Amino acid sequence: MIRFEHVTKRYPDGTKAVEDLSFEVAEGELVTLVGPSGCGKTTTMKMVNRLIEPTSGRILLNGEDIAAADPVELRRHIGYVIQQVGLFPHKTVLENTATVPQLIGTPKAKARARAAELLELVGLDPSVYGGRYPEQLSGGQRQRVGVARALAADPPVLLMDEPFGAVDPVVRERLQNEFLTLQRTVRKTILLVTHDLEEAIRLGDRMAVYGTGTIEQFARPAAVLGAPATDYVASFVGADRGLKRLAVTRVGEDDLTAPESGAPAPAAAVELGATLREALAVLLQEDSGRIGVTRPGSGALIGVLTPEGVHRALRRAQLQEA
Ligand SMILES: Nc1ncnc2c1ncn2[C@@H]1O[C@H](COP(=O)(O)OP(=O)(O)OP(=O)(O)O)[C@@H](O)[C@H]1O
Repeated sequence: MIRFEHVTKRYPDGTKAVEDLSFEVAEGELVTLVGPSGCGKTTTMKMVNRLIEPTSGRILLNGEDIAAADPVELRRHIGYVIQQVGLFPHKTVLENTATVPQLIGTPKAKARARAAELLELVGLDPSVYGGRYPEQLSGGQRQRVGVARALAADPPVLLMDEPFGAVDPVVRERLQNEFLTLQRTVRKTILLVTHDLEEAIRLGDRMAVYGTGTIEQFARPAAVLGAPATDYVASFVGADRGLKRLAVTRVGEDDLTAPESGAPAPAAAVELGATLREALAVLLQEDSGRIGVTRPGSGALIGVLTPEGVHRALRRAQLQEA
């Protein structure tokens, strides 16, 4: 879907922002770009919607070189969400969200109906928030409007630059989770820039870990944590790798023991597919040292998870990465 081929960007003052980048983002995939300040993440992203032109190399969108596309036309297919959101202060939330569809000629009533749907989708009741102005919202609510506005034109591709950067950690985690749920429905192809490793791990189907101007590793988060490609990546992901691995490994049926017949059902449970971190958080509160694991949807008990099961799951994840 998005393909970088040997892309280098040198700014006029001689700064080499990125050098010889080659990678591909599949359709419907969310790739996070993570690395320290100044490593070239934003430059990479802005080359996709031609806010910045590469010095050499090519970027293909659906197999076509974007250098040949009309930039305005190109940007209609690429949503863009930035940290400061950039909502129009004199327009209401509903008007802000309907901006792009109206620009591309969708009749006003239809654009507004679609905007209301999208506000609902990002968790803002349009009857409550639609008529408000941006200054009457919290930072987290403004960011949701930014996401709704970017989705309004239904672009196949979304570029997101620190989209959850301006809010405190608790709201941030909630927004991230809501965003992941939303992404499961809308399945956009997304490049998301962050300097927050946790965010890159939590959100990315795959992640690109930047050194200075180059990608040191491009892989699934579990692989980056389990098998860092270079010493740089190892030190970037840090010594608490085991903990982070909990956040990306999911409880599987093989990790469970059968419920003992006659024993009372465990008092607490998580769904199959929960992360080990979620499971462990529940497990640590259970004096019995065991929790149930249920089938998503039906809620039927499948088995029991104990600390040994968590250990088994971690070992399994480690072996798969090796
Ligand atoms: N217009 C410009 N002219 C010259 N150098 C620039 C320009 N824009 C960015 N740079 C430099 O290019 C490098 C990469 O910048 P970029 O903004 O892509 O980094 P980043 O990884 O997004 O950083 P941050 O996380 O701080 O936003 C930096 O050294 C930066 O100073």
